[in-house]
Amino acid sequence: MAKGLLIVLSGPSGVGKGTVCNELRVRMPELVYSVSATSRQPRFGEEHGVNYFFKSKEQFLEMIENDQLLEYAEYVGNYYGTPRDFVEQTLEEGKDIILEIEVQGALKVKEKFKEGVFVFLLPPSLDELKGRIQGRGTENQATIDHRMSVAADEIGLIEKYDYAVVNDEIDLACKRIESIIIAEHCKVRK
Ligand SMILES: Nc1ncnc2c1ncn2[C@@H]1O[C@H](COP(=O)(O)OP(=O)(O)OP(=O)(O)O)[C@@H](O)[C@H]1O
Ligand SMILES: Nc1nc2c(ncn2[C@@H]2O[C@H](COP(=O)(O)O)[C@@H](O)[C@H]2O)c(=O)[nH]1
Repeated sequence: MAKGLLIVLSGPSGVGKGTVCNELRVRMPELVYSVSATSRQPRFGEEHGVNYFFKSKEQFLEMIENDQLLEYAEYVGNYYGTPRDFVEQTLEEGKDIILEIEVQGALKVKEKFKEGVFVFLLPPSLDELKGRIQGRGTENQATIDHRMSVAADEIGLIEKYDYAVVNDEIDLACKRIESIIIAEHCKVRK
């Protein structure tokens, strides 16, 4: 059986990765979503095992030690990582899986999965990006400033990706990503 596609959706904080993924869940119910582990505190309404596997810093370091993560990164003061077994098992079953992760982690995945599909989600502008993080109302000003301070460097790494999708409008951004996935399935693999 052919393996599934590994799709990595990445981009700066607040660009709309989570929003786009939630919409893709509705449009592409066959697509599997990887749930990450993190050492950050849950936000109001977030559930363990649904949004993230919430871990203490010690538990996270243990996962690294035990080689349970496909990739991990320290981002703005917290650890984030992708549980390895779930991704590998899903691909073996011939199902497509999407990872919603930041840039350092995405580049680590690229080293291991050259055949992966790497999509960078762009904001229409940096002002709009800041407005979106602020509008979400989940971060304090210091964290927003920190996240914005790394955003320009993250965008600077766009050339390492296969596709750039502007999230100007959710419906359009989702259509672009759906089209990429369909096209990747039609690709002649050498
Ligand atoms: N196309 C869009 N137009 C306007 N607002 C948007 C759009 N996409 C997302 N948003 C809004 O921007 C905010 C940030 O979106 P979201 O949480 O999905 O970003 P994210 O990239 O997943 O962020 P993080 O990396 O911090 O988890 C949310 O309030 C969301 O409703
Ligand atoms: N390298 C990884 N980055 C991840 C993972 N899961 C999420 N993320 C990214 O972290 C930032 C911050 O997320 P937030 O939920 O605190 O706003 C964001 O860019 C996520 O996409 C992961 O497993 N590995």
